[in-house]
Amino acid sequence: MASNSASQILAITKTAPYSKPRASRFFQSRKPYRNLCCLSQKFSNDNALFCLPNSKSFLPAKELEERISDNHSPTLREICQDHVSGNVLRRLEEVGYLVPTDVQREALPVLFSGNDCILHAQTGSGKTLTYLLLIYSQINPKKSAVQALIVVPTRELGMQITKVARMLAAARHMDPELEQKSYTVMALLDGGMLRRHKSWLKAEPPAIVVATIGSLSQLLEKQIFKLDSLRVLVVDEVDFLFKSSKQVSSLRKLLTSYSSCNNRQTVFASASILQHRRFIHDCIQQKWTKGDVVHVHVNRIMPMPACLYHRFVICGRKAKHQVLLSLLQSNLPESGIIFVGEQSEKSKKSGQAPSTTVLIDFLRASYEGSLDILLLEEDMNFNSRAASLTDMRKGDGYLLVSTDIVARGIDLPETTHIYNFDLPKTAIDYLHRAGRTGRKPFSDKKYYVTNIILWEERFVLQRFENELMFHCEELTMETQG
Ligand SMILES: Nc1ncnc2c1ncn2[C@@H]1O[C@H](COP(=O)(O)OP(=O)(O)OP(=O)(O)O)[C@@H](O)[C@H]1O
Repeated sequence: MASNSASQILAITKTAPYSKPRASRFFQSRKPYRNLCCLSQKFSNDNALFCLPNSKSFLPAKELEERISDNHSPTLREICQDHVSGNVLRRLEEVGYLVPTDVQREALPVLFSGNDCILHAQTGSGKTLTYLLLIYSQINPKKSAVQALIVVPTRELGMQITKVARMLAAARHMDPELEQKSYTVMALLDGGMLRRHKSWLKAEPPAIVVATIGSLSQLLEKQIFKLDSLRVLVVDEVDFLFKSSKQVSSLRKLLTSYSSCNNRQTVFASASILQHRRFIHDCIQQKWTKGDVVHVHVNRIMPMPACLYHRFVICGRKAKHQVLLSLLQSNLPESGIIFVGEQSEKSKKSGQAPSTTVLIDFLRASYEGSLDILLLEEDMNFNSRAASLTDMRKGDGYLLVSTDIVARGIDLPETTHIYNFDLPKTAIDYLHRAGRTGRKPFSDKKYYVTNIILWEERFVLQRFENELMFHCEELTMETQG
């Protein structure tokens, strides 16, 4: 069996079948099945049941073995072929998307059957492609109207999603009639030129719009942008947008006043949906989605990717810069992101330099490695922010110093190391920062998240470990590696 399909096999034991040694032999002998996992530690009684993904039936181990050897995990083409045009499928394959990730395999059939959906899966698991494939299954390139809208929290994430959507839209058509009419994708993002967007929307509305809520609301209020033909509405990083006091009221209006859940398919995506039962209840009650919305929750027992290794170093406040430098020298990241806390209002008022600036100056003076040192933070203008991201995507290797502005959704697959120079405020923020690495779905590589903490912050990190169910190993300066 191909290793790709093997890696997606999941086994769940409710209670275990064998004696403990026999059970561990069973798992060990199936090392190639990387995701074969056991949810029970009680290997002493005789009731083990296993199941394969997308299967509701639990099987005894022996039968599972037979099914494993017969199991053929469908390719992306097989999942999509009755729904997505051949041109888009060819484009998918050209760029190397052949095997579906877990969330794609589980969610696409649900989405193609017309259900509203909450996509709840780990960072880096391929949620973007999942909802884009739904969009490409629904829109008609011959129709001149906005048919799909993707709402995002930041300009940077919007630019990234626009690029992936355009990459799929660049499919060469076999049908000469359609060759003339390609899918058009508009980025309607904060900091963009709204006047130009207005003319574009009037002259020839694009099929897909990727928007931040601020810019979108301005055009909706002026009735320049109408959602009469909307078929798919996606809200990415939905928990973040609902939590943002600046954006939540516009989001609610979009979901219920400017369009109705009965006339569109609604998809909410995030790696973190706290109290998801409550959220689903609200979705239905508030009519953000239809009543039969499906919660596709992948890897529910493991909120963060298994390829991430978490570590911490305890040091004094004044030693943090030096500790970071020696970590960089010994870890030799291919590329890394260093997260720094946002500057407080008090520190701004007292005229202190932001921690990001202090750290950048320190690294530029002291770091002797080959990586480019870059900065990305809220206070920079949009052009400089875009330039930093472009520099990172050049592929030369970077050390990015940033605040949480890049913590959500940004996909920089070359990042091998994350450093929390300052701890994030919440476990959810930790999950998203950590998730900026480990973004190659079928890679066997290890990725590292290292926290540089003060002694008194150890209990905060411990709380994150408990909430997110991971283990953080202590590094002493001698054991760094
Ligand atoms: N089927 C696939 N095969 C190979 N690579 C894939 C596949 N699907 C997605 N990817 C790659 O996986 C990476 C992560 O995908 P994506 O950005 O959609 O993650 P995400 O689930 O939205 O993560 P986050 O929650 O952090 O936003 C991207 O680099 C993407 O190109």
